[in-house]
Amino acid sequence: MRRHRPEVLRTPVGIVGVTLLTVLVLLAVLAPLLWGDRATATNTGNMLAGPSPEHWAGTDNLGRDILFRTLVATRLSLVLTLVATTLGVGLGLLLGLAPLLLPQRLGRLVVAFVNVLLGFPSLLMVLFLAVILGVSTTSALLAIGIAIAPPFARLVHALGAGVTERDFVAAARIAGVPPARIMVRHVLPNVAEPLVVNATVTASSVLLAFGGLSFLGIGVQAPQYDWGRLMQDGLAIIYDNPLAALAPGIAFVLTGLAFNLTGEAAAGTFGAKSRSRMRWPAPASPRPGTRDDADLAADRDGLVLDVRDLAVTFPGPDGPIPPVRGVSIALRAGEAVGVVGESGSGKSMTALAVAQLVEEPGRVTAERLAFCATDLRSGRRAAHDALLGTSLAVVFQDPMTSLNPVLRVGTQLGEAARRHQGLTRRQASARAADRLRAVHLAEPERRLRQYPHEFSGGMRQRAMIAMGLMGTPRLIVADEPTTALDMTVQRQVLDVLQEVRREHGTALLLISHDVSVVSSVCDRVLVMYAGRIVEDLPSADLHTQARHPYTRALIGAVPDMTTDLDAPLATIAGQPVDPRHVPDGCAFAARCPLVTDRCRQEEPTLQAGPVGAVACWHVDDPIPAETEEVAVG
Ligand SMILES: Nc1ncnc2c1ncn2[C@@H]1O[C@H](COP(=O)(O)OP(=O)(O)OP(=O)(O)O)[C@@H](O)[C@H]1O
Repeated sequence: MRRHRPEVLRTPVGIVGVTLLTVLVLLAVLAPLLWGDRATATNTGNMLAGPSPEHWAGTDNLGRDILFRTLVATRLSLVLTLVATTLGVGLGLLLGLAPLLLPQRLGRLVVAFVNVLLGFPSLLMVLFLAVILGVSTTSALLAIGIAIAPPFARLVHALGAGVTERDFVAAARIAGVPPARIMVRHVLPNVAEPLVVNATVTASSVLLAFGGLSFLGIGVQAPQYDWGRLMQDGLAIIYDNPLAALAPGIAFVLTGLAFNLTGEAAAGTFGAKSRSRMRWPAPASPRPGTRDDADLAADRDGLVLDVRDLAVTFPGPDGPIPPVRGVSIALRAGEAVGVVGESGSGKSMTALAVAQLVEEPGRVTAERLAFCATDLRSGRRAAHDALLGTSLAVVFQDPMTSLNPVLRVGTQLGEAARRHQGLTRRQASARAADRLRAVHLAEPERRLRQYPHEFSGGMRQRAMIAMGLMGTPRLIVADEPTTALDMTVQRQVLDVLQEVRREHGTALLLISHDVSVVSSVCDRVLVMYAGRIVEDLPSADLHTQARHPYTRALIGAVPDMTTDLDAPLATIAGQPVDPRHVPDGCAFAARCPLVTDRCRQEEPTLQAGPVGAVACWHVDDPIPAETEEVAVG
């Protein structure tokens, strides 16, 4: 912030806005002290006088100096504007953030309430409330504060909802950061720019609204006076002395300008900050206290992750939509399992379900869903959050959306460690530097002070892995961690994941659409199609022993050294299944070269074979050469 402020002050908008506002604030502080007496001094011998060297803007009906009164009224006008704006903005923030923090039904009620309030025109609401609450300065203040809250609440909600869907918020949730803190630390800073602009524009409207109420006689009451009251007085004598109304009018215009221009300048500051400082998530880190229990329990059955018959459904207009249908995964310490499949096959949804990150209205069911031998389907949610926060790390596909752009990388790395391991700021920083070193980032101390935008894509991905390693995770779920990276950096990131596995015995669930990436890193490969695992086999056997026609088509679609470069790249004919319309029988039937009537009627289940398991009625049938062309090319 400090770095950007002078730049803003160098822009004409910033200079004019800040100068005007400074003058106004100085006037608000000094004018009542310097000219308070002269503003209230009556002179019956010089009433309703026009401009003169003694009274530059003339006098009112009691002979008081209009210019001094206008200057002195700055304090009350500004204070009332600021208090009403703060009240409205504060209420708006509460109403806007509540739906994001409360359980869904309650949140919807708040949104409906705000929508009803929005149905009333603001001015009407101000007048209505001012009359209901009685004629006084406090009533006017409350009326305006309440009236401006709903539009601000809607803005906060709309902007906040956009940010809460981003990966860095999901990662902060995994790290066990409480919802209110996520809002303050991760959501609000990312929507600060439009909120600040809106708040300052709102301040000018509040200034006018207050002036309007005072002008109508239902705002500030005598003997107090603000610019609205002065305008009312001035209007009565406007033909004798136009300056009587013009002076407070000019004050209104200049103050409105000061608010708007300063808001623009402040927005520029935030904009420069958020444009240039993209941030990312704070994945999990282990807490030594919970490690022992989890270790003991996990050792009992030897599985870090034990998922059986996992299903995810979303309500749809024509019945439930099932992106994941009966997936089973078992992962031991140090084991790496890859999940491959085309886009939409349910890979990410499976990962989200494992990390307990499927959002409402999604429903997750499973015969067993155990992480470190703890059943995540029963027991206290807080205990699960603590376990996931300490033993599970999630690396998302796009580190740019996964990192919070307005926090330094070091702050984000340290957040989970300070929370879960009770480290001090200095200890967390030292650990973060150590972790960055572990993922082969040079000059880690300098890197920690940088913002995510100052990292390259590969560095960000490695920093994210480092974040997951702030503790000692039992499982890393990496969802397309290298998709956005070039081959060299992709290799470096995969190497780091391998190293972590080797050194810490961490299990890895690697999700990718790239068969070659998965087979080079993982021990086993799970092939997903239409929300189901259709084949499960060791990576080493993938190219020679794959038996499902879909797996074979996926492998055939990967170019290798023998691929004819003049021929079009192989693709799998037809479209993946839309989870809204999963067909009866085998979901791959419509695209399968081996399809028979049985496939269209009966869905095959995963059956163990010589090297793995496969769900197909025709595992032993060769794919005819001419149909292979059709299916794969
Ligand atoms: N909120 C939702 N409501 C209904 N369907 C959803 C919802 N979110 C995701 N889906 C559907 O779930 C299916 C599986 O999505 P998922 O993100 O798991 O696919 P994927 O295999 O990871 O694909 P990609 O490689 O493109 O990320 C998709 O068809 C998607 O449209």
